[in-house]
Amino acid sequence: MRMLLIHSDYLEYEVKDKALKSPEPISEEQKKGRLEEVLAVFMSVEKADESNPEEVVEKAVAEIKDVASQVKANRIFVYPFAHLSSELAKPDVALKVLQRIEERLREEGFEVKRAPFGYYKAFRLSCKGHPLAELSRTIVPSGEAVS
Ligand SMILES: NCC(=O)N[C@H]1[C@@H](O)[C@H](n2cnc3c(N)ncnc32)O[C@@H]1CO
Repeated sequence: MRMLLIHSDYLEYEVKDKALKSPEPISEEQKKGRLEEVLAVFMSVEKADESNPEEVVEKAVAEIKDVASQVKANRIFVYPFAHLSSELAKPDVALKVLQRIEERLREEGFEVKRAPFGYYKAFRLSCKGHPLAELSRTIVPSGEAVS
């Protein structure tokens, strides 16, 4: 899994079009979303993650918690983003991983939004620009090599 973490004044998105034949079903309300004072986490779930999705979920949650405590963010925006890797996991696996990360972050006490999966979306982001505002992390299940 590849993550790009951006500490932001806000992140807002608007769904534009389907990017998959069967994207995640969403309500009218989910077609737009915005969070202020948020740690935006753009995530590409990778093929290697398919060997142990649960381990990747726990490692991703641990990394996000670590960065959130360093930048003092208690809101997280989980953003599916298929552009951080050339070895993407299948959509059904990727969606389950991202849904589980969302669930686990809520269990850890964060306010969480997740952008819809399988769509082209317009988005606006205001990066805070401090030294820890732009970070990336790579997560692999044990036994897999980082490519
Ligand atoms: N910017 C717009 C976009 O990325 N759209 C992506 C994601 O929402 C989602 N998606 C599909 N596979 C994956 C994956 N392995 N990891 C994350 N998201 C995925 O499906 C869309 C088309 O690839």
